[in-house]
Amino acid sequence: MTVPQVLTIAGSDSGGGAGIQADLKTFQERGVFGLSVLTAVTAQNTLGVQRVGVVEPELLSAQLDSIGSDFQLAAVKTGMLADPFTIERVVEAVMTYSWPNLVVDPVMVAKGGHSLLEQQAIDTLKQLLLPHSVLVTPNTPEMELLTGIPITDDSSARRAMESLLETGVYAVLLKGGHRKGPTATDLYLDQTGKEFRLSTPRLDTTQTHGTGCTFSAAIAAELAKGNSMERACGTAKQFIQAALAYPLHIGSGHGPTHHAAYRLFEERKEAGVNERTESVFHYGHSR
Ligand SMILES: Nc1ncnc2c1ncn2[C@@H]1O[C@H](COP(=O)(O)OP(=O)(O)O)[C@@H](O)[C@H]1O
Ligand SMILES: Cc1ncc(COP(=O)(O)OP(=O)(O)O)c(N)n1
Repeated sequence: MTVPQVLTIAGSDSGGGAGIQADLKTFQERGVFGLSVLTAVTAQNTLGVQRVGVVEPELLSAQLDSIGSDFQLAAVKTGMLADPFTIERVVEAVMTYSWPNLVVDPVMVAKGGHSLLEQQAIDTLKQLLLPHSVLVTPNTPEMELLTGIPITDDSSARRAMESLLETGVYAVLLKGGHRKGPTATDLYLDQTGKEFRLSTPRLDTTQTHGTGCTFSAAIAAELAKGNSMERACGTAKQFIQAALAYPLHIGSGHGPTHHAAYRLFEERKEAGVNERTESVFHYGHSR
């Protein structure tokens, strides 16, 4: 039996809800074999980030080369990349090993406000890494930093997406978690002019730690299995909705999402329990 091998290049979250830990849990849930390259170690919990240590350059390079010299990757996702050197080394590895299906989650700031990417690394990310990606998945503040365009409504969101594509990015999925309104709507646009929107009811929850990591990891896993971009994003949207709708209430702050929730739903559905009629699952997908 062969299983798609998927690499996450990201930081460790000791709290287990974001970063490498969220990615590997998501990969396991979506039936792909997860590999990891650590860029940084964070001392972090549901209350915030207490400390960050970046992995030294030689050790970062050694991890990338260990993966590149042995595994046949079907997809790669990046999360916390910390600084310009880390980004440069990741780009070298992507080119040396011709890694396919690169999904870039341009992680910049944790929800509690702690910086996870040096300010001067934003240009390096744009110029060197994004052109190699099949998809970049910014949240609203990240999109504003990448483009300099304030996002206040759908038309400014559209302008920002077009502006990012003009820099050579192939496709962007602008996440709607930070916007207001009754739905959490994510907008997709690519160089071919293809566009779609993914929409679910906005859940009133504080248990949102690691949503972006989990979502982009699910997209990478679905691409690795050979699904189209549209289908991969659609499945990932339903995966994160389930993970948000049935939280575990771990820790005393912004708790992690529930990575097993989508699978547990599918299993209960197969057993004849039809909970997906619940309003939290009114998933909308339009073009
Ligand atoms: N309260 C919410 N209810 C439903 N979906 C949400 C909610 N918050 C975020 N999402 C969804 O989770 C995914 C991650 O988005 P977001 O939270 O914006 O990313 P990040 O963690 O990078 O800030 C997106 O699909 C977004 O629409
Ligand atoms: C190690 C690490 N990587 C990434 C993040 C940010 O994750 P995200 O999914 O954006 O979730 P929040 O931090 O916004 O809850 C992180 N916190 N730690």
